[in-house]
Amino acid sequence: MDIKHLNYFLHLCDSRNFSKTATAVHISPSALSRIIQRLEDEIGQALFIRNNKAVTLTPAGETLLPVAMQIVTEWQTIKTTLRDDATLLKGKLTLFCSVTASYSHLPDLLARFRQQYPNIEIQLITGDPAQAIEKVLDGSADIAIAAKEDRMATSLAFKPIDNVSLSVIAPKFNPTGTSFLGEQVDWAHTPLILPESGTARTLANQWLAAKHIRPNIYAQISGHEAIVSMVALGYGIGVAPDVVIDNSPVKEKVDRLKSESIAAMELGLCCLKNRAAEPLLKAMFELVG
Ligand SMILES: CC(=O)[C@](C)(O)C(=O)O
Repeated sequence: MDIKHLNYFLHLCDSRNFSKTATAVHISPSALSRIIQRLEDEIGQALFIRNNKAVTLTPAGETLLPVAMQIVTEWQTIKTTLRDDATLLKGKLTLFCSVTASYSHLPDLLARFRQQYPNIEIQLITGDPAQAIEKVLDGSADIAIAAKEDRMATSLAFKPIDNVSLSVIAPKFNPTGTSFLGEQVDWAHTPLILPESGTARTLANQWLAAKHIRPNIYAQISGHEAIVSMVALGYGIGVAPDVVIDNSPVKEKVDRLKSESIAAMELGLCCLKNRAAEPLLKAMFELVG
């Protein structure tokens, strides 16, 4: 049984005419006839007596009529109430994410969120994603787009939204003339530009350890965007998330070292577990996954 079909039934009780009802609900008379037939099959009794053009209700139809009316009315009421609840949800959510995440992952999330909850105000703070979890823990952000850490604090709730791969990048143009793209990179003498901290740094460290490289670190950068800029300027080889490289205005000036592979990180929404049931946070979490 479909609520829509009950509505057709109610219309037909009123019009007593298959063609009139079919026209009114924008279906063909034969489709309407099949729908009513299916209702009758489900109930196990005829609902209408079809005599020539006249349609009259059977006793079973008469019994169903007030019940159908009640079901349809209650369904309408509950739908409106629930929709109003969602629209009425108001307040402010402080969301922390990287500048890149604000291009790459936030638009889709916020577009859906705004449509469903137009009265919730979002205060956006952008910065180094390595700080995202700390911002949630110290309460300066209600929610963050963060990379999952190996050992997340047990007080945190995390819901994955994407897997973010990382690449090793070298400048296409290198003002010092040294080639970073030779057959064999001389890692001990190659300046490296790495994320200062966070999951991307952990993964970069694991990559270096696996290769037994004792890194010659030129710069440790807070936030991933500037890593691509520094590499593009020729200061060294860097490690950055692919989504950051792809969104960088200087992406044409760097090359990925295809021979190097670094484990991906899991990007997700993060908030304090003991706040996850708060209506605004719950509303945001329910949008993903
Ligand atoms: C971790 C994160 O937020 C991103 C999108 O991957 C990034 O900015 O590096």
